[in-house]
Amino acid sequence: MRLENLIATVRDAGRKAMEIYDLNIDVAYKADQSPVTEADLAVDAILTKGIADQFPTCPMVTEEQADTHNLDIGSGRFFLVDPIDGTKEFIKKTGEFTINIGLIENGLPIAGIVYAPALGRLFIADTDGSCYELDENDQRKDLRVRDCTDDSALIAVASRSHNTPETQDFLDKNKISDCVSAGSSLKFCVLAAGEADIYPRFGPTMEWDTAAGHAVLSGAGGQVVNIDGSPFKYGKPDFRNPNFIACSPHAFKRCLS
Ligand SMILES: Nc1ncnc2c1ncn2[C@@H]1O[C@H](COP(=O)(O)O)[C@@H](OP(=O)(O)O)[C@H]1O
Ligand SMILES: [Mg+2]
Repeated sequence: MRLENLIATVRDAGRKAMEIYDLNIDVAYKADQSPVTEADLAVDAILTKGIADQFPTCPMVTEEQADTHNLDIGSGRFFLVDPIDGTKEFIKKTGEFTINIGLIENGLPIAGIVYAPALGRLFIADTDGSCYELDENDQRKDLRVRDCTDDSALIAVASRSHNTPETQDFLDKNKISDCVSAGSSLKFCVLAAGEADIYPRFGPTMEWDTAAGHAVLSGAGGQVVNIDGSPFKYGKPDFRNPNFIACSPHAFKRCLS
């Protein structure tokens, strides 16, 4: 079961998202007041068809289909899909939105694809242990987290649209003064590509927001942990995540141990 079989589907989905992105975007609001666009639904339809065609027996939970949120997961494999993560970035046209497919087994992400079509960046961690970025010409670059020295300053990345005072407290407590903002699951991929060291998240997220990016970061040698340093798991009630820290091993040593 290799996720590289889904790259063509993800690129199709990206083309569809960009068609809508380039027009005037119609925004509706869900019951929880979060925004949803035509792109969330159109991309969801392409991804769920592509996954069902390639992997017909593997269950799927997707943000945009509420009936999949009742799935009883157990410890088996299942897909977690977020068709457009960073809907606010999509609406504001910052380009920092992503298409996400994560594959979970025994509560942990074992593979994932994150595609940022407006930036032309596709990140994949596959079930064979490979972890790389593909550019629009299919040039492949292996991903590896940054390996800093003990005295080098850590670089943090944090949510552009959903930041909280707790995030700033964490940065202050750990004397991290360099913090860049980014939208969506791109933050995990920025760490995986060695462009920053730590992503503290003190604020709500859902499992489909994090699964694919978590897989990419793990594949590149990084980790995602609960605030107490314990493993960050999937298949939780309502698919709601607690606060977490995503980081390189070096940043983990500096901030969490
Ligand atoms: N109040 C809230 N409750 C649940 N999830 C929230 C939330 N505020 C933000 N999020 C999650 O944070 C994601 C965006 O992440 P970021 O802030 O890093 O860009 C959103 O994904 P969607 O855009 O797919 O809805 C959403 O799921
Ligand atoms: Mg999301």
